Amino acid sequence: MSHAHGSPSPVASRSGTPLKGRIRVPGDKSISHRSMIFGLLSIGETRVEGLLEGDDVLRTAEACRALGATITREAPGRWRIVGAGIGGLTDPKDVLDFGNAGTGSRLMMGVAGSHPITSTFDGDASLRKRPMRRILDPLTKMGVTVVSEAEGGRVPLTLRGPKETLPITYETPAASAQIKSAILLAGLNSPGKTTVIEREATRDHTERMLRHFGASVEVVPHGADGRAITLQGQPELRGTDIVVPTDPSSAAFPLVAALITPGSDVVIEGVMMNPLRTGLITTLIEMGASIERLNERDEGGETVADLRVRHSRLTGVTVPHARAPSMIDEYPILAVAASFAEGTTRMQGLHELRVKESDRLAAVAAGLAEAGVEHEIHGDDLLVHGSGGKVRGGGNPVATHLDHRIAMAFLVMGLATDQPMTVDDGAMIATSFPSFIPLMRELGATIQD
Ligand SMILES: O=C(O)C1=C[C@@H](OP(=O)(O)O)[C@@H](O)[C@H](O)C1
Ligand SMILES: C=C(OP(=O)(O)O)C(=O)O
Repeated sequence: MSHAHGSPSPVASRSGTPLKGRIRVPGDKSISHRSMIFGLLSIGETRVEGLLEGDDVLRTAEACRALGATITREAPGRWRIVGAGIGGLTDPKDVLDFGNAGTGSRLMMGVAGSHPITSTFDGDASLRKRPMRRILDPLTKMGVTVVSEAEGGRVPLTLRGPKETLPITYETPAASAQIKSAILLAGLNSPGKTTVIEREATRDHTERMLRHFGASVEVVPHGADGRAITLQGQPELRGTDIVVPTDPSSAAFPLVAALITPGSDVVIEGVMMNPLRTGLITTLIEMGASIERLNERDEGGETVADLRVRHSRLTGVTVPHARAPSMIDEYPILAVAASFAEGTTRMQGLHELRVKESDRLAAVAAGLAEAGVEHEIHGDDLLVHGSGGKVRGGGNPVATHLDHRIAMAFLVMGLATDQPMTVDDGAMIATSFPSFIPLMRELGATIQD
């Protein structure tokens, strides 16, 4: 099992000088995982620039190697993948260990499960708690055999792919890009058309990259907020070049840090502005945040912008459930911003937060309690009663439950609280944002590990 890291490594942050300067956060995690996967499924060479070299993505790279890709790191962020091609995957010799990564494991279940090979998936204590039924159900309909699984449809689990994978039409039971992507990736090795219907549109990186690699994908609106995505199976994907734009979910941390730390003025360069990822920015602007989108341009097929962020007086707002897919990973850091706002921020319909790396609703509430922030959980809603700028902080170390976003969110909080904040373990930050601490220090933050 991965991440059997010996003793936890606590990290602390405290308030100090205003945050100033320009930084660029690493490449997007979703696109980095998919770069490896599409590289594996292509014929020929794929060259990636700006890959996120976080632990989650490196695990996906290892899995792609085990299934037949040749992968080399040529320079920091620059990787070369020679694919095995759709239909060309080989039996992995060992267990595929995805560490902490929901995305890597679930997408690769679609990839490996749709091939006539046997593959075993495992991960760390966090991944072992996360629901995989949502992937196994549609894959079973496509003819995949679940040879074994841990209780409740969890990893470790073993899949055996059919001789011929069946195309299906499937409506996802939750707004989840991981479910959508697993089915579409399985549909690549299936004759005919695979259709995924989602009632609420989720991040569309898989659809965009399918097209970029030469597949034929049709996307039509479905209902008020949804989409139906149809993929023509068994295309020949051709290796190509990818420039990975920077990750808005990582940018969220320095962004909120600048908003809550008095006197701050920061530029975060080249942040991906895909509208299915910018719900946090929409929300913060509604709250009164000073966020300027400068120098908008295209990078790697996505619109990116430099974000100039200044310390702001924030006001509580209601965040509708419909916005959740476009900011699903940003609720922990939004709760931190809301703690410093004037009045109540109500975040509606957060049930999916309960099945992330940790139960993020519970973990956020526990962290807020340590910091002395008034809050309530009503059903699936989180209410944060902001103090209008002053937050006590202190308390016991926040329990991170192997969750990188809980760790980073409460370290950001500590940059503006009266008393320092400590998180019980910073190790998981390396899964998505390995340079978090040095980049925050570059802006002037006091973070001690
Ligand atoms: O497809 C992806 O790359 C992701 C989808 C989201 O998960 P769900 O599909 O479970 O909502 C998100 O939380 C995760 O960080 C990345
Ligand atoms: C939910 C996340 O990732 P994953 O599902 O890939 O573990 C995340 O990065 O916040």
